[in-house]
Amino acid sequence: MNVQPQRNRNEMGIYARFGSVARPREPKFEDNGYGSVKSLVEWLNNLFPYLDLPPEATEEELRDCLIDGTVLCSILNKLRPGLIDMRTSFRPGADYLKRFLDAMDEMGLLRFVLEDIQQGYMLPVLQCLGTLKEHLKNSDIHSRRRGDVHEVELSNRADHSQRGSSFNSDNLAVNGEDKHKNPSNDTDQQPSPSLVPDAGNKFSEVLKQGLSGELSDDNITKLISSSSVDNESTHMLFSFLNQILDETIDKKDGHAYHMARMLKQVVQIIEQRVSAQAENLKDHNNLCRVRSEKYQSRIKVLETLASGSTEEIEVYLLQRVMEKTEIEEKERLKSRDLATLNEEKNSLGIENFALKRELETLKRTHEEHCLQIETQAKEINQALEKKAHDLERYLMESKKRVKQLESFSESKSEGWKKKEETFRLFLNNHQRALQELKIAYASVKQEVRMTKRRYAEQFYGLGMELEGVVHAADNYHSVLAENRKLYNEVQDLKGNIRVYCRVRPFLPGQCKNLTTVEYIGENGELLVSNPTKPGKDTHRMFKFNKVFGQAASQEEVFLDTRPLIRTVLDGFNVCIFAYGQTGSGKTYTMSGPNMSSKEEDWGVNYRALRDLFHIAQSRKGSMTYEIGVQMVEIYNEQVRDLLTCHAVPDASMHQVTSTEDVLELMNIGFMNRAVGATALNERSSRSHSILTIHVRGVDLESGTILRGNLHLVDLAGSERVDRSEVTGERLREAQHINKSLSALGDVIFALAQKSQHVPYRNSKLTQVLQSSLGGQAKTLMFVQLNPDLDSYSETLSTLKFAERVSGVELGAARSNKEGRDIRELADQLKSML
Ligand SMILES: Nc1ncnc2c1ncn2[C@@H]1O[C@H](COP(=O)(O)OP(=O)(O)OP(=O)(O)O)[C@@H](O)[C@H]1O
Repeated sequence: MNVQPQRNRNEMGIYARFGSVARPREPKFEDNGYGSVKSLVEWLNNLFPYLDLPPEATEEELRDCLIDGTVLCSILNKLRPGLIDMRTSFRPGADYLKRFLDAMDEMGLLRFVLEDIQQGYMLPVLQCLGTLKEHLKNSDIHSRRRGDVHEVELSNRADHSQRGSSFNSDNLAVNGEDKHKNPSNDTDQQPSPSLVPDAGNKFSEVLKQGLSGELSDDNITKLISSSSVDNESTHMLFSFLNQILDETIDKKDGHAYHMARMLKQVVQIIEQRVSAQAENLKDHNNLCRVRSEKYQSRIKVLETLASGSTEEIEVYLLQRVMEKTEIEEKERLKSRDLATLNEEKNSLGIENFALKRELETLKRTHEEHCLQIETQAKEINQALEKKAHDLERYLMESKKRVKQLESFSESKSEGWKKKEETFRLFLNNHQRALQELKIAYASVKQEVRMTKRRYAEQFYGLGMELEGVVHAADNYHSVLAENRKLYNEVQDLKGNIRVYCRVRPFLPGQCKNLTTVEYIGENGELLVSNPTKPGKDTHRMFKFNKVFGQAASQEEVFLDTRPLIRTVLDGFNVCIFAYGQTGSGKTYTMSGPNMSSKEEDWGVNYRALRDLFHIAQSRKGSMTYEIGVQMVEIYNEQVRDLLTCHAVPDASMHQVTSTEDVLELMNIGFMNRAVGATALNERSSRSHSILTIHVRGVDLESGTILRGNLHLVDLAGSERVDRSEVTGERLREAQHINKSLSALGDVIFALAQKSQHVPYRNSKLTQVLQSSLGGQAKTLMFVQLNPDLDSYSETLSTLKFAERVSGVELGAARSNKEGRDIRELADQLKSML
């Protein structure tokens, strides 16, 4: 079955269709047989000899000749020269064919569609060729007629040659038919230039010229009547009409204008209706053509059958059967292919299913992924929004802060400005003040210089005066020393017991503010008072040979003792004892703070012995000395030899030759000394310790023997029993101590009163010291004081005792010298007895 390809509306064109149907004298391709093709081939060979088509050319060969469109376009150019520009870049083939078909539409001629020739459906092509053949034939007739008219015009119009020469002879268009119809007009009418153009443009030219007013109305009428309106396509005719109407409207010429507008509307409506009719006719035409093709093939078959013999019919039928068989075979193959295709389809279906599933899985995964991404995107978005929000807030806060800072800095800068102003004023004031000060300074400087000079003069005068005072002071001191020396000598001469008072410094932990010692004078005055009981009666002044204050060093104390000690080497007996309450510093003064004390802390006994050795050494040339040491302790009225650690009636004598010997012995002695604790002093000794140094000197020249001894006594504490708050053994100790001290006092006072009986035997102490108390001995007592307020009453009683002792005159001391004569006499007396 021949399927008519769907025709493109553009390819068809409405006027082409209208033209192909509406034209009553449309040449009809009546003969579709082989012979018709032959006539067309012949025509084409005549038209284009170079084609050289075989006279018996088939439709297929003809198709091959026409398929590139060149021949068809050339035919049209023959019909209307220059209609299709074949020099342009259109490619032969579909492009040329399309141009050809468009041109056919423009001309309103019957044509085929592109698919007809491309698919070998040649009937419409052959009909189209037939139409063209007819038109070209008519055109040739017109051309020949135009050629005649042209010759007449050339002979009649002198100026026509110029105009005519400007046109190609092919372009000359004179409607020969019209000329024949109106022969009278050819001679009496002025030939118009609008007659010159070819037939296709003539009518439009006539209209143009008519509208421009170049031609008279008669000429226009003539030309219109002679123009070939028949040859114009419907499209052209409508376009002419519209042009005329447009130009009439443009002129706006009263009645004509309105009429033209009305006509234009009418024309538009007619145009639309014609278009619609053309569409209907086209469909109808197609239908007719299909039917005609069908009938023609049937006719052909019937003709063949009618004209053929039985054999031919059989052949035909056989052919038909074969064709049918072939068709069936084809259908069988087709069904087999179909089965295969179905199988493939099934497998493809499975595959497709699998792919679909995969696709769905992928889709799901993709969707999940998308969802995840969306969720993430949302989260990120939220986070970003939050961040943006935070940032905005931060920005706002920052702005606020910046504003605050700005206002703060403004207020600050204002403050600074004010301060600057104040400071500037202050600076100015200061500068002024400075200036004034400078001036004042200069005057003060001057004054100071003068004052300085004045002072220098005064200083000089004062210096001079001071020199005199210093001199006087020196004199005073020397006078004072002299006085003391003299006083001591008087004391010596009188045989007075010397009393040195020493005030112990406050110990760590004692309150230094409350002291009982108020004043210490240079001449041995001592003022004591009770600060808790203010009043006249509480002050007591005492006077001794010397008072050492709290700051007095061991050296100072010894310096005043030294002359007395030296007399031992001259044969005098010397007794130095320390008296005072427990803890008042007796041992400190006599021995030092402890046994291993430094040399500067040494007490009187070490220093005395060192001094004796030095002097003995210095007198080596004239005197030889033997020094012996005894050390005893009297404890509970018992004498104990500290150097042998035995209780003996006579203490052992130890010869010493150097200070080191003495130190060694004394250390032994101290180690053996009984020391016990009491409430008042942990180191309180409850015994009297007596270090006795015996000196025997021989004058090398005279042979005189000197004997002297030095008693260094560290008495036990002098406090009252009840103060010691002790009982039992300790009480007995205290009682013995008190008794011995009382005995010492009794001896001293008996000596002072020059009594016949001196009670030496009342105590062991007085017995041991007998040789150094009274008679020819020199005695020194250190009265030790504790400045503490608590010890006020003890201090007072101690001082009272010391005062009484200091008033005791023992008489002038005498040296123990044994002359050689006396000794010889004594030796003789001994030998006589
Ligand atoms: N002049 C002084 N300088 C510094 N310390 C001192 C002085 N006199 C005494 N002391 C100190 O005071 C304390 C008591 O002194 P010390 O033992 O000599 O007293 P005391 O009278 O001998 O006592 P006791 O009767 O118990 O033997 C000691 O610690 C001693 O070192």
